[in-house]
Amino acid sequence: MEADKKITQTEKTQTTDCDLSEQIKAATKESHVRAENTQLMLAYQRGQVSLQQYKLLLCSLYKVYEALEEELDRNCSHEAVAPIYFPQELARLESLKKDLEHFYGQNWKEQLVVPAATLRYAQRLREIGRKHPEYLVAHAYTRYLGDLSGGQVLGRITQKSLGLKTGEGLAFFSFPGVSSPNLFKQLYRGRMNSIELTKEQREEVLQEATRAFELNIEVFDDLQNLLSISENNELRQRHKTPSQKIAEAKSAQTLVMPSTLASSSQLLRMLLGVCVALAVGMGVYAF
Ligand code: HEM
Repeated sequence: MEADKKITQTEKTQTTDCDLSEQIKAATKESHVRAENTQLMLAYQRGQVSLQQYKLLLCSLYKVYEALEEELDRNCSHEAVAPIYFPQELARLESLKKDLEHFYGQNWKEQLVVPAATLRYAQRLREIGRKHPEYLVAHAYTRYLGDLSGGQVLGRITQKSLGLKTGEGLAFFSFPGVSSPNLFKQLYRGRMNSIELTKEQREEVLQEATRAFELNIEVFDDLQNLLSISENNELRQRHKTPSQKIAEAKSAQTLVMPSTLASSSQLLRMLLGVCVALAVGMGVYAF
């Protein structure tokens, strides 16, 4: 049964300012703007996402969802996790595996490129899964509600900019178990609001949500740096003149020359020694 169908029958979906879903949205409003304005997300909004950008993003998303979904699974009966546990509707790991296989082939796992910020994000998820499962709601909200909101637009942009056929390498953006993202988001907010938290815990969850956005921003920035480095190297290589290439090849030879030079000078010295010895010998002989 699809979760968004259940909503019309049984669940409270009206929210108030004191609800967690409203507080979390307000608390992360500024971070959302900052996330939208990262170079990577701006490239998306301009419709200029490259294949390299998308492939690298998929690698990082894989690591993040692997940690997030393992921790949600492990804590699925925890009282602060159970209400927002929707593996059938939301889980992204299998979709990401499909997309990675599409772009990298069967041995995609060996080709994953993941910047340090992604590892830090995954590490944080595992840490809170162990120590504070109630914070997982902040991370699940940040990723899944984002995927069901702006993420849907990002999917269409990816398809258009990369000229992909429907569904080809785009499984990440597709939620077959959610027929109406808006209805589902309402259900999800209602479930978030049903979680019982002390005042202190609620404050910490709000802080964790800001941290979740921050971790995402750091991943986007790291990915962009990685891309700039590889693009710069590529550009430098592409824009070299033939004479620069010859000079580079020569300097590469020079690098191995010192040892050759050393051995030839030794040879010279030996030859000189033999000549001197011969000359002296001949001199002695002449006398
Ligand atoms: C190009 C970048 C992005 C665009 C254009 C975008 C756009 C949007 C839009 C239009 C909404 C719906 C707002 C509403 O219903 O009131 C939304 C919601 C949301 N976005 Fe984004 N977004 C972007 C990036 C991100 C990122 C990077 C994250 C987090 C990693 C994120 C997380 C969220 C969340 C959690 C919500 C749900 C807010 C709520 O209803 O409580 N978004 N986004």
